[in-house]
Amino acid sequence: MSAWIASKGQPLHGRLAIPGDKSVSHRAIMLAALAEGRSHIHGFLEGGDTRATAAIFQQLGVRIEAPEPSLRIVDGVGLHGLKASASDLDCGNAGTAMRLLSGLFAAQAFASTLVGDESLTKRPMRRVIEPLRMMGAQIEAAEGDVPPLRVSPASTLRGIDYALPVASAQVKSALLLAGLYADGTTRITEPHPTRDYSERMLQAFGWPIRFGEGWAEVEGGHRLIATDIHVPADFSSAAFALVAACVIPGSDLVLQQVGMNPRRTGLLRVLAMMGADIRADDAKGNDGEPVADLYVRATTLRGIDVPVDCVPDMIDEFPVLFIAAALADGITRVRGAAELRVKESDRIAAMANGLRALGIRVDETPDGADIHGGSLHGGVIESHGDHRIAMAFAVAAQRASADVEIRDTANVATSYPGFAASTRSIGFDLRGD
Ligand SMILES: O=C(O)C1=C[C@@H](OP(=O)(O)O)[C@@H](O)[C@H](O)C1
Ligand SMILES: C=C(OP(=O)(O)O)C(=O)O
Repeated sequence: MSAWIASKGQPLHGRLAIPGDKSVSHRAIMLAALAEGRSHIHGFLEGGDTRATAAIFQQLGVRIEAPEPSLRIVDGVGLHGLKASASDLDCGNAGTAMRLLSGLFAAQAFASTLVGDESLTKRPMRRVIEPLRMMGAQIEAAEGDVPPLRVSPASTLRGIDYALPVASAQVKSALLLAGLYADGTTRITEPHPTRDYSERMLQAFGWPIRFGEGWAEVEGGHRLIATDIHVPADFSSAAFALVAACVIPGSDLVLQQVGMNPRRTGLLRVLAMMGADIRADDAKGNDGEPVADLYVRATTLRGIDVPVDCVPDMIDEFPVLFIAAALADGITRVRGAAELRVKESDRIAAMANGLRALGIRVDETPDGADIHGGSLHGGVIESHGDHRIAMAFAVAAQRASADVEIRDTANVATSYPGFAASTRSIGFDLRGD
């Protein structure tokens, strides 16, 4: 089992380029595969999750070439051009792949079985199954509403008007993809707006979608037309070096051209409240997605009550926010974040246990935690195969008084291939791949 040993590194300096956005890369493959014509995807994330999505479409007869790293050329087969596969479709570790594809495959004329790894096989799928069944989909999950998902052809799908019970871009996107094939209108409203990449990308591929803050609406019966996509750098991946540069004294770091979609950058608002020194510059619109260079300098952070309405905008950044909180003065309180318990691991428990192992007091609640700022000693961390837990503790180790062993790190490559080497290049002490 792969592991890292990490400890106090250097102040961070330099300019860091971050790999492509995972959410955008998944969606780019899906829509390019269903479009008519040839699409180029530039800046594609070479991660395990997004490669799993690409491999599934290849298995269903879509030609996808990778002439160079981070480029995919996709020959779309049109909305009705996918071909059945007798083998299972393996989503690996990717909740995004499994949930979005459940919506898409519910609308196909062939049956499919979606499987995942040990972590994905524990994740809740009722949230997509229930509304998709309301649309007429035929989906069966294993006991407990977990994968594998067996999706059978439905005679017809019909549009529904659905209010999401939890803020989830994955559920919204699954329903929109099913809605492309449904009779009538599929309308989704959200309790809090979530990332709108599916909506923006459907528009880029020519689908007449209507959407705004917290709602989206599609009708079936149109076509997707091939286009070229430029994937921005993943804010969630940038978050690790961002927090590291905030908390390692003497750091002065630039993160280059990071995706700045406001539905992703809640961490910037929260770090600003904690006293961080982060400046965005050279902002551009990159094919409709805002990007900017982030200039970060170390400061002393103070504990805050994280506003509950920031939670969906930073849902994947909580592991590293817990590290910022552990190194801040005072107590940081997180609430309204129960979703963290059903990610690749129970991220509240994994972070609380890991921080305790390094000497920090954490009081867990069902939907969050109180993190008491302090100082970190060495110890052993179980990442539970969760990429974001492993990377968060690599950041923590840079402020620990002795070695931190971080176990089970292989899944870091699902979202951030090359994390160890690229963070070493800016000053991390991190031994292992
Ligand atoms: O739609 C997406 O690409 C994602 C949505 C979020 O999940 P939820 O929809 O479960 O909140 C996020 O945690 C995940 O990493 C990616
Ligand atoms: C939750 C995540 O991804 P997914 O749901 O796609 O597994 C994540 O990347 O933090």
